Amino acid sequence: MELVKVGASALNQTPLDWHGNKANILKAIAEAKNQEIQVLCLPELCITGYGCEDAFYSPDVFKLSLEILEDIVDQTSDIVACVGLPIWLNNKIYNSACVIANRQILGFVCKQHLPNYGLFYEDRWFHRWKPGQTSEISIKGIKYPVGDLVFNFDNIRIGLEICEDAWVANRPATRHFDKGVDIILNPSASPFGFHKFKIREQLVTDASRAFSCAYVYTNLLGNESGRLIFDGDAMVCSGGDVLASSQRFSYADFTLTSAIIDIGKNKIEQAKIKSSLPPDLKLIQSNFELTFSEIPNTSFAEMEAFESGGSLKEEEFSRSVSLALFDYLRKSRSFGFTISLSGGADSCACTALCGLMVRLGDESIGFEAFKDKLSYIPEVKNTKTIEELTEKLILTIYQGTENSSDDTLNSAKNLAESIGAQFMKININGLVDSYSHLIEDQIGRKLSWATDDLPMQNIQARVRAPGVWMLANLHNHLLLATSNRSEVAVGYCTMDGDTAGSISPIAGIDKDWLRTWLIWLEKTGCEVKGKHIKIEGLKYVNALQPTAELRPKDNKQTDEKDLMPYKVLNHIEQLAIRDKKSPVECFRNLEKFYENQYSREDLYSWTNRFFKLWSRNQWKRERYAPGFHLDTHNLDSRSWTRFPILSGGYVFELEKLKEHYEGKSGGGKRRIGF
Ligand SMILES: Nc1ncnc2c1ncn2[C@@H]1O[C@H](COP(=O)(O)OP(=O)(O)OC[C@H]2O[C@@H]([n+]3cccc(C(=O)O)c3)[C@H](O)[C@@H]2O)[C@@H](O)[C@H]1O
Ligand SMILES: Nc1ncnc2c1ncn2[C@@H]1O[C@H](COP(=O)(O)OP(=O)(O)OP(=O)(O)O)[C@@H](O)[C@H]1O
Ligand SMILES: NC(=O)CC[C@H](N)C(=O)O
Repeated sequence: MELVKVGASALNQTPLDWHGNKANILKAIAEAKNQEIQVLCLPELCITGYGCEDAFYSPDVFKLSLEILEDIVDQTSDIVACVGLPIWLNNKIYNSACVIANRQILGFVCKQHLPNYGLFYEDRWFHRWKPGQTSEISIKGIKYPVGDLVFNFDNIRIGLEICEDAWVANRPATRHFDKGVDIILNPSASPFGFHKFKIREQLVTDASRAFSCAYVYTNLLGNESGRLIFDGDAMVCSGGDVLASSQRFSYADFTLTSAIIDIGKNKIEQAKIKSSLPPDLKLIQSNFELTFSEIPNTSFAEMEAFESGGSLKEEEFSRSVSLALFDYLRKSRSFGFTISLSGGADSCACTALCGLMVRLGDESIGFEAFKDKLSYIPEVKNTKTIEELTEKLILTIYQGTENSSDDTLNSAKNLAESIGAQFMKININGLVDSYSHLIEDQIGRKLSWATDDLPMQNIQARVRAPGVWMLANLHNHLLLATSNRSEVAVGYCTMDGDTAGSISPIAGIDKDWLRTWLIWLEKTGCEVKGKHIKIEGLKYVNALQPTAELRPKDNKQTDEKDLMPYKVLNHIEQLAIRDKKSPVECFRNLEKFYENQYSREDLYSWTNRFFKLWSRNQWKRERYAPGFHLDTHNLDSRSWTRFPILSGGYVFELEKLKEHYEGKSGGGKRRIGF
């Protein structure tokens, strides 16, 4: 039996953090050797980091990568390791993975399929390697093979697919199969998206079954460069079975997942499937002998409890965003988070996510290790309980006006207390009045709600910004902006007011779902080791109706009255932005979907409103603080949905919608169609 122990290590890397990235790689290799792993797969571009952006063009980045590689090679005695880094060849840059065996570089495999959709821009920096081609790269006078390579270790063959390579129809694995490859390594940088781990598992198990091989897949871990979150998904599959899979969303620097694979068994399966060996079977030979294990693998991977407990999206949201916040905090060397806490759903959600960060971090790596990672923050070291630590890290402030209610104050205070965050309370009426009087003096008249509705709303939102920024500055905190995705879509926010902040943790999640999540977090909570982490202080916000509380109380302002029902808003956003439907197509779809629920008139006016607000507010989307990518489509203007800042504003399209609407409501035939 040819039993080989293989491993996949997920690493929490940071672009251009040479010391940190090298340290994590070396820790993973040392632990793999400690566990007698023979072949170790490390993530895509893990030496530089995946998100280096245009720094990939810097020749120095290439030089430093090779320096780090040299140090890594030194530490690979008795192991095969695959390490991702960019390489320059003939003034072209390739996204590559270096295969090292027992302190010898065997070659550099280059990525063949570059993702350039959604949030990916790899075509901007890298060249695609042509299937079947090989070349040479000279490093310090020594030539190494580079390109589409397969490595041979005494008749055990190892091939690679680099992330996207595995997601396309014409994947390298089909050619690896023809070359009798036994182990495919996949170094990935696959950003988190809700439920995406299931797709990855399918890709990997399918490949291991179809190509009768072992497949070792690994991903990055944590918030690498600001917007993208990596869940640390790593797995070992063989012959269609998942033998081992990682714990996702770990707060550790690295995780290591391993299993013993039966190469002999897979070879027999390969022999049963007829395929032709390519005539030019060039393999990169290594004289390193893999050590075989004695004991075969007997167990299979199971889903983690939080994955199978029936609340997958809620769990993934809680874990991904709280880990992203933690990494953002420590990687930006900030001392904590400040939140302007209104007691409404958005700011309560942001506060709750910070609270979860401490609790989930403690569960993941333990209280002392969690504090250790924040040891640069004064006073953190001396904290003894989760509550004491939370108090140091999270500062909230309620900033009431005459339009604020006791309900929201009560909600804010109770939530802060329930997680142990610091709570402050000020009244900003005086500030609003001062500004209003100064401007009234200049314009020579009184401001009134009848004539000056928007300016009077916005000044309240704006005067909240300087104070909360001041607190953030005083404490070296990050200020959280609380806008949610539904507001982002229609610009329902005051620029330089409630948009103030340095990260927008919930900008990727819609308001409707956010409210169900808040109820879930109050009543059910995250599953960890058989218990649930709930935040019961959310019960007050869960009893409230979302409102901006900017107009006088007797106006009974609600977001949905100002805009439209959040469910409908999300629906239109999906149709218009994700699916690129015209206003008429959107309206027709809504008519069918909400036939017995909303009037045609309402649906018409909401469709109109959405398109007008969407196009008018692109500039706002360009100015939001960075948010996290949570699903497979997103409104982020920089890394995802591009839209012109100045545009025709859908005037022509909305005229056609009007004709369509009027034609139908008049009982006549539909005049316009697409
Ligand atoms: N294409 C463009 N490029 C650059 N700037 C552009 C622009 N078009 C307009 N502008 C500028 O935008 C300004 C208007 O934007 P802005 O001042 O932000 O205000 P605006 O979008 O007019 O109003 C804010 C809206 O957000 C709502 N709100 C505010 C605060 C909190 C909440 C809540 O949910 O709690 C809701 C509020 O009820 C109101 O409907 C204009 O004065 C103009 O200068
Ligand atoms: N009274 C307040 N005290 C402190 N911050 C406030 C207050 N009112 C508004 N804000 C800030 O402005 C943001 C925008 O208000 P918005 O109403 O959109 O959010 P919310 O109040 O958190 O949630 P909801 O819309 O569900 O009521 C808040 O999230 C908060 O950061
Ligand atoms: N880095 C990559 O090639 C990632 C692309 C891949 N489709 C993913 O999302 O996982």
